[in-house]
Amino acid sequence: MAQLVNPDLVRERSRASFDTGKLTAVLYGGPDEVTRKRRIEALALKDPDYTHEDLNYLCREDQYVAMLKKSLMAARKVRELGLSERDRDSYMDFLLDWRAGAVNLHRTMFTLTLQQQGNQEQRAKWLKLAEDFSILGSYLQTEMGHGTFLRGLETTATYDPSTQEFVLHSPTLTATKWWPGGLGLTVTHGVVMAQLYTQGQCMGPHMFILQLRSLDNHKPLPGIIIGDIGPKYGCNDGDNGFLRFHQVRIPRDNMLMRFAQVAEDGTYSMVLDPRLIYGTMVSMRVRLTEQSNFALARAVTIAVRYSCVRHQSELTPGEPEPQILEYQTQQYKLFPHLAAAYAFWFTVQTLQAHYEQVNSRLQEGDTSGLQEVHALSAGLKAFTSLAAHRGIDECRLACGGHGYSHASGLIYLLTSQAVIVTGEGEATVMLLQLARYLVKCYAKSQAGAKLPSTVSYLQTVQSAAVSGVTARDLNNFDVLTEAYQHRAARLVKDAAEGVRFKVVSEGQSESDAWNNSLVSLVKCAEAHSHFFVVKTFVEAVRRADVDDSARAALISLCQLYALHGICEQAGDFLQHGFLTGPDLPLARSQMCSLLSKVRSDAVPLVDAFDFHDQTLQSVLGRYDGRVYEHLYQWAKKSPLNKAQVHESYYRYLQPFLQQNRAKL
Ligand SMILES: CCC/C=C/C(=O)SCCNC(=O)CCNC(=O)[C@H](O)C(C)(C)COP(=O)([O-])OP(=O)([O-])OC[C@H]1O[C@@H](n2cnc3c(N)ncnc32)[C@H](O)[C@@H]1OP(=O)([O-])[O-]
Ligand SMILES: Cc1cc2nc3c(=O)[nH]c(=O)nc-3n(C[C@H](O)[C@H](O)[C@H](O)COP(=O)(O)OP(=O)(O)OC[C@H]3O[C@@H](n4cnc5c(N)ncnc54)[C@H](O)[C@@H]3O)c2cc1C
Repeated sequence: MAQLVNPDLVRERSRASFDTGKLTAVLYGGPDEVTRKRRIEALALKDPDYTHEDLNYLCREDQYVAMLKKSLMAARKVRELGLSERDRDSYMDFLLDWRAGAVNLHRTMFTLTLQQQGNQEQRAKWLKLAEDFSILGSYLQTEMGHGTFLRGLETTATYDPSTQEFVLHSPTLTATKWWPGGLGLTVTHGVVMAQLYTQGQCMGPHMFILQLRSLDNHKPLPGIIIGDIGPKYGCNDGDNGFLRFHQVRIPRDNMLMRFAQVAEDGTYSMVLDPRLIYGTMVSMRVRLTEQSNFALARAVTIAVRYSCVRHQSELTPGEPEPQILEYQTQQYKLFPHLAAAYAFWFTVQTLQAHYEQVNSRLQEGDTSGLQEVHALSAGLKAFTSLAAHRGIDECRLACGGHGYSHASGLIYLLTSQAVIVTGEGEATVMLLQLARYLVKCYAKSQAGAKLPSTVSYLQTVQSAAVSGVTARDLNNFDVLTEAYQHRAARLVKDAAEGVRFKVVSEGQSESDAWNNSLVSLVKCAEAHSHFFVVKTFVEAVRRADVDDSARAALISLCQLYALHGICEQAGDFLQHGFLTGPDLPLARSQMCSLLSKVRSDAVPLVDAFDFHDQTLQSVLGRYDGRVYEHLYQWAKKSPLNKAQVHESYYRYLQPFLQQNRAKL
């Protein structure tokens, strides 16, 4: 129904230089995958049984109830529809998004932990219950006093061989479990991270499963105190909770025993690698990298479409007001994030494939890829979540006043994205995990060892000569990749040697030297992640099964992503001599030429992400671009507009005004 679409967007789409559908197929892994995605999306979003309330107009309690109702209906429907596991996941994602809501932790971390950490019998017992939603669970790890430092957790699980039970206890206020999603009001069960004590010895954090609430009346079981932690920056439809244990006894086989076991007599044993106990977090970091990517792509879709519908000011005196996307500054604000959304899209695919590989080797008992995938996923979760958070806020600002309204959908995206920066490993801490790995790999390469594929470039660091390229070459993919590789290698080398220097030449302890190098360590981890993204994007564009016009659009985006990073981090590229001062203005002007290239395809490029309006939840980003009439309708829905004169007038305003007038 082209006549119903805003004419600006019709024009934008009609002059697309490539077939949008074909690019969508590249992004989703082929036309069949697009069909699958749209089929599940339609099942979820076009079902009239769901009411899809606008949560913005509900108080927190009603938001929780609305999401709970929807989540439970979705849980029932996925069973009735008989969807495959993968389709079930997509169905729930489309309906519930994934960040908050009462059952999201259940279907992600709780179920994942049972799958990964439970032995065969435990999986047979608990997984079926969880997958059928016969029980609802949360992931209880963070405490009031510790989230990052897991070895500092205070909750104890002490084995009592006389009854063959573990006793769970919160010995201090700061041991109170704090934050777990769904815990406040919803879940019946939880997987709990607690310090395991057996035969008088602390064996460190381990995972236990237990029932938290009665299955008859939902009251907390004896010895358990639970509540909601109160309103938050975002995710207020979710019931993040707190929990305290008072000497709660659970059977021995409630310890998840796939990797570590406590025998009846209390003897502790461990198979494979103790770090596998942190496995759920690695899976989730991979998943959250994807969510950051979706969030950024959604924000850019909203801002680009709106920037084509919105007209403001004058470009040429006397001429009609231009679309705000005509302003170079608007392009400069938005297109690097559009390019980043594409870059991250391919990065996620590569990361997922890498993770799958390591995981399937793990099933065979081979843990050799564990460190690499932990470092990579921790670094990319941090790098992409920070970039997406910044990008979403810039999209919001780029929408002017209307960006500040909840109608934009951008505030929801921003506050939800902030969770990913902090949750599942705070961003700085995760970058430092990657840095720890890079520094170790650098030392190994200096000793002549062969390095895993994602870090093998560190072997060339000593010989990485200055290429002497000029900015003219900076549209060349090989040069761009080399530039980022060179920067990452040098920054890893600087950071690693900086730590060493502080120890050897300045006599600092290892831990002081580490702490006094944190800024350069974080920088080297960011540079490594940035290199990984650029390299992956370049490889994906080269490999993409598309015609010349779509490839040309992808090439421009890829060049823009890499050049924008070079201009933003120019100091690094200059410091190590990859660029010289006079190259910079040329690099900037090349980047600006790319902005105008991307301009002509901006709307088709965001359309190719194929987000449903219901997913965008944005008046500004609607596919039909009919922003103003829907903005007006949206405002009219405000409960404050229910009556022409609000009842507060009679209670407060009228007497106040009458009193003041009487004084005149
Ligand atoms: C978003 C909405 C929902 C949110 C939910 C949540 O937030 S849920 C809550 C989410 N909460 C969080 O995300 C909490 C974040 N905190 C943590 O994950 C950990 O406490 C830590 C990694 C920061 C430090 O841990 P630590 O003090 O034990 O470690 P260390 O630094 O001394 O290094 C020791 C060795 O272990 C290695 N290694 C570490 N992790 C892994 C792994 N997963 N796999 C494999 N390996 C791993 C590391 O590389 C090192 O190897 P090396 O060099 O010796 O060969
Ligand atoms: C919305 C939301 C949902 C959550 N859901 C869950 C859940 O379901 N289950 C659960 O168990 N947890 C959950 N969490 C908790 C979350 O995992 C933690 O908040 C997160 O891991 C960060 O830990 P922290 O709060 O201890 O931060 P802190 O570690 O206290 O961070 C504070 C500051 O200290 C710095 N810092 C800390 N350690 C270091 C270091 N070693 N080096 C340098 N700097 C450091 C950080 O960089 C940061 O700037 C949730 C959190 C949020 C916000």
